Amino acid sequence: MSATVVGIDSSTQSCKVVVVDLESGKVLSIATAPHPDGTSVDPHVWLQALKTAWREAGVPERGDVVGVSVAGQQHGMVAVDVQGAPVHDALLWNDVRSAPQAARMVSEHGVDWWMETVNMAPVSSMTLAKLAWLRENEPQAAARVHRVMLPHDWLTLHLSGEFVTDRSDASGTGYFHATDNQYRPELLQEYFGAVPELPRVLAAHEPAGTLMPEWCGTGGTPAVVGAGAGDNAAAGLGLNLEPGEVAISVGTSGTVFACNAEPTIDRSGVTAGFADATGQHLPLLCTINAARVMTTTAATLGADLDEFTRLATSGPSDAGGLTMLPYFDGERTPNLPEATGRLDGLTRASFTRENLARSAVLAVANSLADCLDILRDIHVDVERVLLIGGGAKSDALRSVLPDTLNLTVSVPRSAEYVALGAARQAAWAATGRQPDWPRVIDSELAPTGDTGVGEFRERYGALRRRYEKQLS
Ligand SMILES: Nc1ncnc2c1ncn2[C@@H]1O[C@H](COP(=O)(O)OP(=O)(O)O)[C@@H](O)[C@H]1O
Ligand SMILES: O=C(CO)[C@@H](O)[C@H](O)COP(=O)(O)O
Repeated sequence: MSATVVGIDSSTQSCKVVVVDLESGKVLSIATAPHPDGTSVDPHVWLQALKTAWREAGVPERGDVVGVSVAGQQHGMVAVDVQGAPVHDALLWNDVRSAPQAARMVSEHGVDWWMETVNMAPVSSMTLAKLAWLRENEPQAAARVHRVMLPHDWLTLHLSGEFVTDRSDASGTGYFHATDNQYRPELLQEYFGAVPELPRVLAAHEPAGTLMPEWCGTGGTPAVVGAGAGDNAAAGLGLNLEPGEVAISVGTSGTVFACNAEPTIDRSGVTAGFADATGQHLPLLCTINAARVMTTTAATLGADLDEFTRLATSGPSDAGGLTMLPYFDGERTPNLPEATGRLDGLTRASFTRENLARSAVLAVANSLADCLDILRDIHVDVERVLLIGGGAKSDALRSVLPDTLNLTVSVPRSAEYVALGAARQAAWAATGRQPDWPRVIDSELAPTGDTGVGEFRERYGALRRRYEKQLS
């Protein structure tokens, strides 16, 4: 008899549900439901989107689902009262209003102390900074907080009734250390003034419980619900990322990360020492501006994504002297929450649709290349890069990334790797062993020696340094 598992990716822009054949790893159905724009959201909206995608993927009609796991956008602050109702909209990872609180944390204790204590230096994304913001700005709501959890924990709770999390997502809160796998409640006491109830941290393959009746389909035993994971850790699991491999994900965020047995400590505090979804470690750099730099520029040009790609690949390869910094929504790497985008080198000759499109694509590629350089600087082994996420579909990005990184870029078969990682975890939780699903690489893109891309990289670095100096 067939058996299937369900993987869920509740990410910034949408909820994706995939139904996967347990034996072969083949995707049998997939559905997506959108999330609203904005950097704060009522968590019930994620639940509604999950219900829609769950239904559209045909899960309720199946009697063969043995496991379900949820992966979700990291860091989002879901703070609920004793009744389980959110006291405030969840502040998302890309909401920079908590930047002053994060900056204060760093100035009070210093980067070294934070790296020792939680292996990351606070930035506005971290849940701890968001809780500090809530305490200072919405004290009445803060006083009602009974439990704090992350987006994926909120959905796991509604699927299974269990208040649990996993190492990978806990490690992004700013009050958990992925080396001893312990919470640091004293940080909550110091910066939130109280220690709310926190979800129990499960091991990667440990079941949270079983699916509650309202989610079950017709017949069969209720599926096992896995611990879930942060979305980047789930993508690592979905890719079966190995040492020497670095994933670059181009979604709402741009992320650059590796999976290693030993934790990596970046004394500069720029790289976050997250946990992965297998019991190992996930050193990660994250930018706030990735795919949407390209889609926003396309919309400004009145171009659809095909036309945008044509524009970005038909002008001079260095974007004709135009240089863009992509900080449209503030930035996290580099840590410039107040930043805005920059466009430099405008002349009557350079200001063309082609150059504008190309400078946007090159800006995204360069911000990712800067992250990769930081990983290399802290001696993470970078032998191979795997490109994933919605923005990885961009032929324009694919065409400039190898020369920007000066490295061959492997493009895995187009798939929802976060949701697939969740499905892989669900299979692991349900059967006790990781499934043996194949990973298919569709193309290997080698650098071409394009000097224009190299020229843009130099101009980008100079412009970034000037702007960083201006803001400091
Ligand atoms: N061909 C493309 N070129 C550029 N961006 C793209 C392309 N296809 C999809 N995207 C963008 O990718 C993003 C979605 O990627 P995804 O990884 O699902 O994001 P998230 O996980 O943050 O919700 C959207 O902004 C979408 O417009
Ligand atoms: O904050 C981070 C990683 O630290 C982001 O990567 C979020 O986890 C959101 O991811 P996407 O929705 O862009 O995939």
